[in-house]
Amino acid sequence: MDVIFAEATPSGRGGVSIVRLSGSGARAAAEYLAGELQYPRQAYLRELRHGDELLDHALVLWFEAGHSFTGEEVAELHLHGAPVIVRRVLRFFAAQGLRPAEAGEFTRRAFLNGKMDLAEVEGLGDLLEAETEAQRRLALRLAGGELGRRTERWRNMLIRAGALVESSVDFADEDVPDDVPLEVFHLLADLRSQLDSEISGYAAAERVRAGFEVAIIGPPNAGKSSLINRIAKREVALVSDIAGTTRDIIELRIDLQGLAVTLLDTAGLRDTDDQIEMMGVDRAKQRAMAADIRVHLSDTGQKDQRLWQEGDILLQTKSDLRHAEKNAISSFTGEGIDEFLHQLFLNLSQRTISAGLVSHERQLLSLIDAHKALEGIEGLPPEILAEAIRSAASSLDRLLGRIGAEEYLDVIFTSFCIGK
Ligand SMILES: Nc1nc2c(ncn2[C@@H]2O[C@H](COP(=O)(O)OP(=O)(O)OP(=O)(O)O)[C@@H](O)[C@H]2O)c(=O)[nH]1
Ligand SMILES: [K+]
Ligand SMILES: [Mg+2]
Repeated sequence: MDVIFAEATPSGRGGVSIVRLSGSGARAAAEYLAGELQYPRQAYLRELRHGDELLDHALVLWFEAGHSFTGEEVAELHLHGAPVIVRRVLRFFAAQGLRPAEAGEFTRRAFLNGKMDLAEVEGLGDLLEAETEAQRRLALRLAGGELGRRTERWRNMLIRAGALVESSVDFADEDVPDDVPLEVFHLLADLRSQLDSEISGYAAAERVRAGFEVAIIGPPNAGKSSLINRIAKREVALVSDIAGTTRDIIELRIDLQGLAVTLLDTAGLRDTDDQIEMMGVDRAKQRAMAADIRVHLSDTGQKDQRLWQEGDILLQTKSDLRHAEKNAISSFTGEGIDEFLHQLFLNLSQRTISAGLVSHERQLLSLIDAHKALEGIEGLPPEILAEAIRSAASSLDRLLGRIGAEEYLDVIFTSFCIGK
């Protein structure tokens, strides 16, 4: 493939900026500026010269095809972290007829060259976007190939089952029905239950990856927006003593002891003739129902019965004004807020216990397909059973992107940045 190049570090001033090239000829392109670079994976401190012009002093290295991130010949120039230098070097490579890389193109090449499976690519994307510890840990497991290794074990079980089925077919005697060895059904039942537990761990893992949603709800003037502002330590929402101040849903993304959480400030719930406020109330109810947890806020500590769900949190507000026993907060003094956030953390982390590794819908759908193919197989004739096993195997191939990946590639890679 042609040689692509891009700045691999974020653009801007820094200690070091790295320009990366990939494709057959990457080494020669780097050598044109840096002089001969005899050994791969060895750093050379060189002057980068184009004719008489000195471009920079840089650390330069290259990797052979097959031993690089992309699987192709790769060269890296570690430049001084100055945008003018990077621009000059990029301009030089463009003038040599090399092509600027598209978003995610290095990773795309790594995938196409078999250096990564599609679940690893998704994990890498998650890693780049991770904001919290829990997200980082999950993304690292995916990016490190854990799902791929697990899937490989499942595939091997299918291969073994398939071979046993094949060997049970007696082609010589077409009239006698063939017996499928019992081991096949044990194997497949075992596999089904492993797929089951991975599938049931999806919901929690998906929440860890994408973040939980927590809706703050309650009557007007309960102090919902004041609470959000207190947690944010800035004015994200308008606060006033006028009932019905908040209309739109205001989102605040926080890192709750490692969990990604979006807090939703919502319109105060009441019947009203004001059309705009009513739209806000409807929206508040909808988002509240869909949220992972609702925090019911009021002056009196009462919950909203219609929206209450198991695991919700009840809070009495304005504890600075009146005495309250427990679960009380004051957005003025800060009383009770840390306790509330800790309770919220405990409620949410309880839900992450069942989290598996599969955390993208695409991955889940492949697993469900594989599982479906293996349902109700007891007593099937060997030919049909063999077909079910093949179908399950191809669902697992799909999970890793060995087949059917085309429709996903553009979506996945365009979310990556240029240089990745
Ligand atoms: N004393 C006291 N007053 C508070 C506290 N929290 C909010 N308030 C006051 O209560 C009034 C309403 O606060 P908001 O935060 O706007 O209440 P809200 O629930 O967002 O109201 P809507 O958006 O209209 O539904 C304001 O005058 C706040 O200053 C508190 O902890 N203590
Ligand atoms: K208000
Ligand atoms: Mg409000």
